[in-house]
Amino acid sequence: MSEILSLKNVSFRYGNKTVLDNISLSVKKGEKVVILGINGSGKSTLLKIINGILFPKKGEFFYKNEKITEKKLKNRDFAKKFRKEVVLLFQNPDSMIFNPTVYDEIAFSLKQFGFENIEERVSFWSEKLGISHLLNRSPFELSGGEKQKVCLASLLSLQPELLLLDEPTANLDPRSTGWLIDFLQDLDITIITTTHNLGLAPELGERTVVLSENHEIIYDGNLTDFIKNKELLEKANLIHKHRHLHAHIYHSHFHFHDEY
Ligand SMILES: Nc1ncnc2c1ncn2[C@@H]1O[C@H](COP(=O)(O)OP(=O)(O)OP(=O)(O)O)[C@@H](O)[C@H]1O
Repeated sequence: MSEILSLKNVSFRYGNKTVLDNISLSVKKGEKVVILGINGSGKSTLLKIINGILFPKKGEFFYKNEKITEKKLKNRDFAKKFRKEVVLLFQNPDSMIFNPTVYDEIAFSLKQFGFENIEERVSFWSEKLGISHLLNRSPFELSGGEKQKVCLASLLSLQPELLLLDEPTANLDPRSTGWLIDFLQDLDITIITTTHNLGLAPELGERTVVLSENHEIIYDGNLTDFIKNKELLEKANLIHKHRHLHAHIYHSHFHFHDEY
């Protein structure tokens, strides 16, 4: 498999606060990678760099062997190709919707990128995501999970090569979470998903990249092995000890932060 992207010694700061420290990562075409890390470890920032919204303060980001810089994305033709191929589902779907109807929402990016047969494409993707019945509704009135499906339909209708998902199950109930997991498994594209949910991670990909509280990669490899490594789990703060009352006696043991 050929490499689709790589980051070489990438660091990022907001002001003087470092949120990514010397990150090196290479992803092959077709891989499904899970980025695991607690709140504030830098997961969203990492996706925004890969999406060409933020740029490394140090180090380099390459997409298909091309170095991505602010200057390169000012080239309209290059930006159009890159923005069509690399798409990001934001953690908060509200920041992505702005059209009067769900139909317009999905059609908008298709028009922007010069696709033909827009009606057919909207119909195909809304059906695939189970939102055909919502096409005439205002996207602002929908539930969090419905909004997320609308955003996903408008991104996938572009037939991207790299799908970036920022905590995609945060708004979903268990049934929709299960649905999304199956749906993603059937998509034949490269997917990078962030989560802090250790219970969910194995469903989202076999390879996991773990960010520590210090914003460094502390693990990159097979998820099953990572989950068995208590020392690393503690280092990433993905398990914690807290007290429970069992039969009137307090005792403490390790827990995953959350399960689904
Ligand atoms: N625009 C910004 N300006 C200043 N600081 C920011 C900005 N965006 C994020 N941060 C800070 O950078 C750090 C990393 O944020 P980021 O959103 O990348 O983490 P995360 O791992 O995705 O967290 P979460 O799981 O809570 O979404 C956090 O401490 C956050 O407060």
